[in-house]
Amino acid sequence: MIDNTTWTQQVPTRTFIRHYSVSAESFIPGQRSSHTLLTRDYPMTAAQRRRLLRVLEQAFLFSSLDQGQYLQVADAFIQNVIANVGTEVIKQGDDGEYFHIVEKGSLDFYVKHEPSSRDDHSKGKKEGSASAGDYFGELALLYNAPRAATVVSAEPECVLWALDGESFRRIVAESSFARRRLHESFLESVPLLSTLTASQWLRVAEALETRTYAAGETIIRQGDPGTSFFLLVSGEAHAYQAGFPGSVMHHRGSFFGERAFRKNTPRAASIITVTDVIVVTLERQAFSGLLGPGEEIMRRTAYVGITNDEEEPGILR
Ligand SMILES: Nc1ncnc2c1ncn2[C@@H]1O[C@@H]2COP(=O)(O)O[C@H]2[C@H]1O
Repeated sequence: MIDNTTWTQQVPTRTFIRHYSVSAESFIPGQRSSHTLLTRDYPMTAAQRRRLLRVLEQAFLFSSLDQGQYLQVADAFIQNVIANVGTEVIKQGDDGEYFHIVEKGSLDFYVKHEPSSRDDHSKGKKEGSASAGDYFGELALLYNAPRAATVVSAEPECVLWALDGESFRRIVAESSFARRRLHESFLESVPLLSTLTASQWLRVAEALETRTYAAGETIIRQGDPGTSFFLLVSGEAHAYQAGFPGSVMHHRGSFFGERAFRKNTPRAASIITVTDVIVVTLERQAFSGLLGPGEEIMRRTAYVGITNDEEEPGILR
């Protein structure tokens, strides 16, 4: 059965907020903090708590926590059962309120790339899905950006655990481990970097910087000097090259800026955002200092997108 209501329509957010109280203890491993987690003043059965702890222990993001910290983090989560197929748990463009972990069932991600009118209710293109143990909803909370995708239940009786944005930010912002793990999980999905070793992952993840752009902004201008390389985390940007018709679309997981980054030449194309965009960037200095020459790493990769610039002038990726 298709149900077009949203999760927040079904369960008013305010109900949850009223049930939160502030916990007095720091939860960050090995660190005292003046910040505190919001804990739920909300009944959870022993069975629900056991299930949540099992999910948290498997969720890589929280894997540095000890048993006491798991219990504390668990108290901040709310269980949310999505009864029907087709329920919108997150809507693209909305503000971020909760981070979600899936205990059971599956949900699909839809992304609408072109800016649309108010009357356009389509969800866009399906770009992936989440099932037990996966998480979603981290981008808007981490980067204070609008929701980058619409997330819809694909099975009946999906069981989710939701953590309010403030508690999530406290866990992730204060834990370099959690932040690094988030970056790594994104990097693992990028074909360009698929040949890196585990220790190289870690070092790249630590060197990345995040930038956000509004729709219509220029990320790279053709002819400018450039020392940074970009990986697109969410949104869409188009590449244009003077003298060549058309444009090439960049979306989540694609990269650009590698030519000037590799060859120390001016930027060969302009990259302009179509929607709000989040990118992570790596500076040439950091990349070669970490991994040896960046050029070698990029050439070593059998990624189809790597073109030889000398052989194919004017080819945009
Ligand atoms: N292709 C995608 N682009 C953007 N977000 C995605 C994509 N696939 C999955 N997601 C997830 O969908 C979530 C929607 O809310 P957020 O933007 O907070 O965080 C997003 C990611 O966790």
